[in-house]
Amino acid sequence: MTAQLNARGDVAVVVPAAGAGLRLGPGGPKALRLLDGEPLLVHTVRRLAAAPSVRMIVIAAPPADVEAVHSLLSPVAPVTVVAGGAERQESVAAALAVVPDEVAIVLVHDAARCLTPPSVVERVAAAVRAGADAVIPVLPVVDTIKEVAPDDTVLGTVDRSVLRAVQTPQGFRASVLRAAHAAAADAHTDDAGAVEKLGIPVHCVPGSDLALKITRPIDLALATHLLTLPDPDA
Ligand SMILES: Nc1ccn([C@@H]2O[C@H](COP(=O)(O)OP(=O)(O)OP(=O)(O)O)[C@@H](O)[C@H]2O)c(=O)n1
Ligand SMILES: C[C@](O)(CO)[C@H](O)COP(=O)(O)O
Repeated sequence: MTAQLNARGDVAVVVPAAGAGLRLGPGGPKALRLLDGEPLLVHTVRRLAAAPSVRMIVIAAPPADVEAVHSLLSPVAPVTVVAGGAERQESVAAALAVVPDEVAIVLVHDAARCLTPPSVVERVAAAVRAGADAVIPVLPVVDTIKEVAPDDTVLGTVDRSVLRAVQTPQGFRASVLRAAHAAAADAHTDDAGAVEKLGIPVHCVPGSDLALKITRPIDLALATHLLTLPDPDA
């Protein structure tokens, strides 16, 4: 049975946490790497559990660490832990499979975006509740973007005013996310990408600088500093 956090919430959050973290360098699975003495996943789940809309949290953990992740998170919040897959997409599918059918809204949230404030979770959930089938938090692109040929010659400058950097949590009507995953023939880097392929509109809401993805060592250093700052959205 799937563990419940808050019976009055209407949202299940699926958390892909099974990645190796190769770009972060050696040190074990990224979700279990330490930030201020606690695993990234603990920071992630603590913030999810503080969002009033969240009824349940399902983690896709590295297969060898399912029991350890359950023990680690039990003092933080009631969670269900399943074995993740070789790709993010497979991890999301494995966690989605244990979300009960009666939950109408599902958010997919990277464990690696461990400082995402509850306010972003609520913003995404509210937009789905208001009628959107798929919702993504985004930020404007701050650098000039060039299209570049394999020989490093610049082909042109992209109009960045129409570009957005995409974060998680991404929110979906549960039936739409299930249909998108069932239909996904190709690999997709985010879940909204699979929904786009079905021709279903995806709606953008403001993201947060705090929702950065811990990818490279510099991100971990930045997150250590950000931990000391108040949530600007709070
Ligand atoms: N097989 C995988 C791969 C990734 N993820 C999760 O998907 C999220 C986003 O992935 P990313 O940040 O790219 O993590 P890694 O795949 O671990 O990073 P890298 O490519 O550097 O190994 C992370 O929370 C990661 O744990 C997952 O659950 N299962
Ligand atoms: C889903 C995602 O966080 C959106 O920005 C991102 O695509 C996941 O990371 P990856 O490096 O693309 O696997």
